[in-house]
Amino acid sequence: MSPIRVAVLGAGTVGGQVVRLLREQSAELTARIGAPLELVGVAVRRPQRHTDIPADLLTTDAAALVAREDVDIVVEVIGGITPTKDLLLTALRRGAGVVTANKALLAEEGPELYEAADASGADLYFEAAVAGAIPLIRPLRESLAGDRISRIMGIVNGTTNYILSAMTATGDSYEYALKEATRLGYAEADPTADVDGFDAAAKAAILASLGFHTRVGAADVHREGISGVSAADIAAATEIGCVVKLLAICERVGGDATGAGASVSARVHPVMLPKSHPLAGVDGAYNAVYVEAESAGRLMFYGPGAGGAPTASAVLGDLVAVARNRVAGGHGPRESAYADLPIQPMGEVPARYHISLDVHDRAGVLAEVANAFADAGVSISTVRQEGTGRDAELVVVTHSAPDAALAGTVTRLSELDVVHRVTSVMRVMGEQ
Ligand SMILES: NC(=O)C1=CN([C@@H]2O[C@H](COP(=O)(O)OP(=O)(O)OC[C@H]3O[C@@H](n4cnc5c(N)ncnc54)[C@H](O)[C@@H]3O)[C@@H](O)[C@H]2O)C=CC1
Ligand SMILES: N[C@@H](CC=O)C(=O)O
Ligand code: NA
Repeated sequence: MSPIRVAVLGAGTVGGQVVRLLREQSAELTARIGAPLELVGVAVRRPQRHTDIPADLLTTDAAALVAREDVDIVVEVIGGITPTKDLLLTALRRGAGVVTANKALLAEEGPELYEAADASGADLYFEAAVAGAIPLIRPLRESLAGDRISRIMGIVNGTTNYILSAMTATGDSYEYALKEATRLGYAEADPTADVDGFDAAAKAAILASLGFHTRVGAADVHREGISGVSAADIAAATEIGCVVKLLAICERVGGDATGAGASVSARVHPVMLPKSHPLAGVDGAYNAVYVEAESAGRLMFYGPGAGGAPTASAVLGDLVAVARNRVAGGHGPRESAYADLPIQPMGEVPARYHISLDVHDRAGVLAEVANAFADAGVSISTVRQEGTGRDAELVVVTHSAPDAALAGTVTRLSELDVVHRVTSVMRVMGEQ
C-alpha cells in the first residue's frame, strides 16, 4: 500500500510530542490505518533547537512544505492566525487533509477553512482544539449527530483551572500558579489568551457551532477571564461552600418542539459553584464538559485538557481518522450550519449574582442597598452582614434576573455614598 505522507507544522509543546509518537508508534499506526504514515517534513522556526528530529526532515519554510503535492495530510500545531490560516488554506485547496489543534483559528476563520475543505473534498479535523485529549469534537460531530443538543457546559481551559485550583487549595498566588501552568506546557504562547478567557471563548464558539448547527464565532461569545478574580473572591466563595471555576456555557434557548425560533447563548465567565457540583471537583489542568441532549440525556466528558502528550493523543487520533478516510477513498463530516440560529445578547441571559460590599454600618444602609436591587427589579435571595462600623461588609446573593439588570445594579451600588467599595461580584450557579 502506498504511504500516506504527513507534514507537521510546529514542533513545540504539542508538535514535539506528535513527532515523537508518530515515529515511535509507526508500526501500530500502519496496522490501524492499512497504510504506512510517512513523516516527510517538520516546519520549525529554529532547526538547531530540535536535535531529537532528523535534520533532513526539518525546514523553516512551512509555506513550501504545505504546497508540496506529495504531502497528503498537514498537521498544524503552530497556533495563532498568521501564517496558519494561509498555510491551511493552501493545503485544503489542493485537497490535502488537515488536522489542527488551533481553536483560535477555527473560532475566527472556521467558515473559510470549511469552505476550502468542501470545495476540494478535503478533511478538516480538530479534536485537539477543544479539551485536549478528551474525545469531544468527534462525539458532537458524529456520535450525537442524530440527537438534539440543548446545552454544552464545562471547564475547557486547563491553565485557568490549574490557577484557580492552586489558589483555592494551597493559597498559591495567581502569578506563581500562572508561571507553573506555563512551565508545565498548559498555557498558550501568550497566556493572556488563557487568563482573559479568549482560549475558552474560542472553544465555546467551536462547541456551540457543532452543537447547534450554527456558525458561532469568537466575537459571538460573551467573554470574561480570571485576571480579575482576587483572593477575596475565592474567600467569598469558600465562605458559602463554593469554589470558583471558569465555565464555558453554550445553550439553545427557547424555540418550539422542532427547535424553530430558538437562539444560541455562548458565554465564558467565572462562576461560584457549590462544592457538591460535579464540576467543582475537576482540578488542575483537567477539563470536564457536560453535554445535554434531548434523547441521550446528560453526558459528561472528563480528562486531561492540556499538555503536550495528552493533546498529541487527540492529534494522532485525528491523523489516523483522516488517513483511514484517504485509504477508503472517502471523507469525514462536513460543516453543519443549516440551523443558522441568532445569538442571544448576554444582557438577556438569566443569572444569579453574589455581591460583597464594604459599607458604612449606620441606620438606613440596608434599605438603600435593598432599594438599588428593587429599582432594577432584582430580587434578593439572602443578605448577610459581617463586622460593624467602618469595617462592615454586606454579602448579597440574588435570585435569578437578566444579566443586564444585575450588572446595572452593581454599577448603581458602587455609586451609593453608603458603599465604600464593591469588593467582589461573581455569578453563582443555581436556578433560583
Ligand atoms: N499546549 C497545550 O496544552 C495545547 C495546545 N493546543 C494548541 O496547539 C497549538 C500549539 O500549541 P503549543 O505546542 O502549546 O505551542 P508552542 O508555542 O509550544 O509551539 C508552537 C511552535 O510553533 C513554532 N512556530 C511558530 N511559527 C512557526 C512557523 N511559521 N513555522 C514553523 N514553526 C513555527 C514555534 O517556534 C513553537 O515551537 C496551539 O494552537 C495551541 O492552542 C491545543 C490544546 C492543548
Ligand atoms: N492553553 C490551553 C491549552 C489547551 O487547549 C489550556 O490551558 O487549556
Ligand atoms: Na478534545
